[in-house]
Amino acid sequence: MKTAVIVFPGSNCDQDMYYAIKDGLGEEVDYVWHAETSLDGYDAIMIPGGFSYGDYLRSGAIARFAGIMPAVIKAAQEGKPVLGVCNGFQILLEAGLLPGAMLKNKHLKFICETVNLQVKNNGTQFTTRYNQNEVIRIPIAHGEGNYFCDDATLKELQDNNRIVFTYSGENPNGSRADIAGIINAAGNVLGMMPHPERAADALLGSDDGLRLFQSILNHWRESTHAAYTS
Ligand SMILES: NC(=O)CC[C@H](N)C(=O)O
Repeated sequence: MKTAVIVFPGSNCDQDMYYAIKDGLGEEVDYVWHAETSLDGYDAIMIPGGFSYGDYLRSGAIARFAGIMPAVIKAAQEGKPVLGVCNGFQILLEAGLLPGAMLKNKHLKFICETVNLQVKNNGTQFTTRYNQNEVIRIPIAHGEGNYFCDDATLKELQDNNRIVFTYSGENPNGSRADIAGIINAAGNVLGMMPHPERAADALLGSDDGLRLFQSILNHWRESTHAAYTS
């Protein structure tokens, strides 16, 4: 599986993401600069956390106009896995690949801590290595993680099992329905505020995040194997 990690001016979790794939999975991975225009040849696209363009206007609001974004949208439409973590999730929202918007955290403070997350849907290609309703430990680090959507969108997310992760116990940022991560209707674009790449090795305090990357790889192997044998 060949993965692209998109790098914007201000990204700061790109190296963590790169090493989760390179060392955690042992798979091929490249950094792709935001000014590039093609993602041909990549099997998976990851948009890492950080402060793209300094979070000016709103987090992700400028990044969504970057040269690489039409290629990200094309990859999503082609059904490739697209993962947006933290600022990556914010960019996916601004780009319209996922519904809703981010507000400032309820206490208006940047929060950096490890939280309990509940896996609400282990049937996605990103979560098969988890048990349904399993509680995992993953770090968060954000100022704008208070996910908001209108009632109709929330119902649509709930009715179609598109809420993949929720905060378990205390909700740190005030997000609607405790949402920490959602997936698109097609099931190949996941946005999440917590950082699985920062929990990809037990030495970091938790390796609960590694199983997310393993799930993606597993799904890719199964789908490419199916393509060879059909
Ligand atoms: N770690 C990150 O990706 C930071 C996210 C974002 N820019 C915020 O503070 O809300």
